[in-house]
Amino acid sequence: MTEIIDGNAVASEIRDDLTDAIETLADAGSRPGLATVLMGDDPASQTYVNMKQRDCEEVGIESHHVDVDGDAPPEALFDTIADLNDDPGIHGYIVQAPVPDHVDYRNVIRRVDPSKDVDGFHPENVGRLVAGDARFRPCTPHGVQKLLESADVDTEGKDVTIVGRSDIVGKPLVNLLIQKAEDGNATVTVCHSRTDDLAAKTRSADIVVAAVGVPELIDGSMLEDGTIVIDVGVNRVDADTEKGYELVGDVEFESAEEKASAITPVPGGVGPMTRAMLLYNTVKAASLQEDVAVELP
Ligand SMILES: Nc1nc(=O)c2c([nH]1)NC[C@@H]1CN(c3ccc(C(=O)N[C@@H](CCC(=O)O)C(=O)O)cc3)C=[N+]21
Repeated sequence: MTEIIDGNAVASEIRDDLTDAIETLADAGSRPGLATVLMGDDPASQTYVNMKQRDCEEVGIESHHVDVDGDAPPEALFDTIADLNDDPGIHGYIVQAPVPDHVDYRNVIRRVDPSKDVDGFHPENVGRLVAGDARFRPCTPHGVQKLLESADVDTEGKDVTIVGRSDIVGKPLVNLLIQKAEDGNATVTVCHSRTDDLAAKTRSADIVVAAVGVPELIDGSMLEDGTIVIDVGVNRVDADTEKGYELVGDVEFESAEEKASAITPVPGGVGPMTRAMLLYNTVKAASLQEDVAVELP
């Protein structure tokens, strides 16, 4: 039987555990604060921002949101960032990607105070992660690690094929999985759009992580029996539904499920974990800034 890894359930457990840490902070007189910043009106981003606000309410994190006009000059966003850096009630914040074309996202990330960078995207935090001294693990890769742990998958000595080399998923996940650590010690192959014979790489893997943003790129014919499949893709594709779209992963679920020993669904797999690990980083940021020790899940 193929195990369907329930990201909603694992994320809910993590939120429960975080509630205890948040109580510890409250006893010491502080409440973690998270802000989201959205420049423009990307509809998917608006959905995520709303979900993040609901998550914060559930666990007792104070949530703030700042909208920046999509046509404003980059400086409008930089000013918002400077304000958030200066605000002691904001322990962490994220600038939702993508930003409009006239704004360089790298230039945005560099301005975020690294101690409030709960996405883990600032060059200082990227460097620390690569050096094996992470402050904030990027939320999606950290969520993938927690999902593997929840399914009792030991990564030590395993062959992992990651499909996708993005700065927010593929690259940090390689670095986490190759580390000398209980949730690392894997042998990792990274594939991308120029990879020759992708199917050979996915077939030789014990664990496949699909994070390319191409709907249903990976199908069952590309997998050996018993593979563990983690689908990071959350692609909106046009469909005859109430919303006019449906969410589809980077994996063709039906055919992959026949081969996999365990697989994450979309929705309800990695997505909720990304949000749970954002709360985790926010609690960690508050704990560091307020100098209050907490136990993290
Ligand atoms: N600075 C920044 N940080 C991010 O972490 C970031 C970002 N920008 N830009 C966009 C991507 C994407 N992302 C998702 C988060 C939650 C779900 C999620 O909760 N998905 C639900 C369903 C969502 C729905 O119903 O639309 C699920 O898969 O079950 C998906 C995708 C965070 N991202």
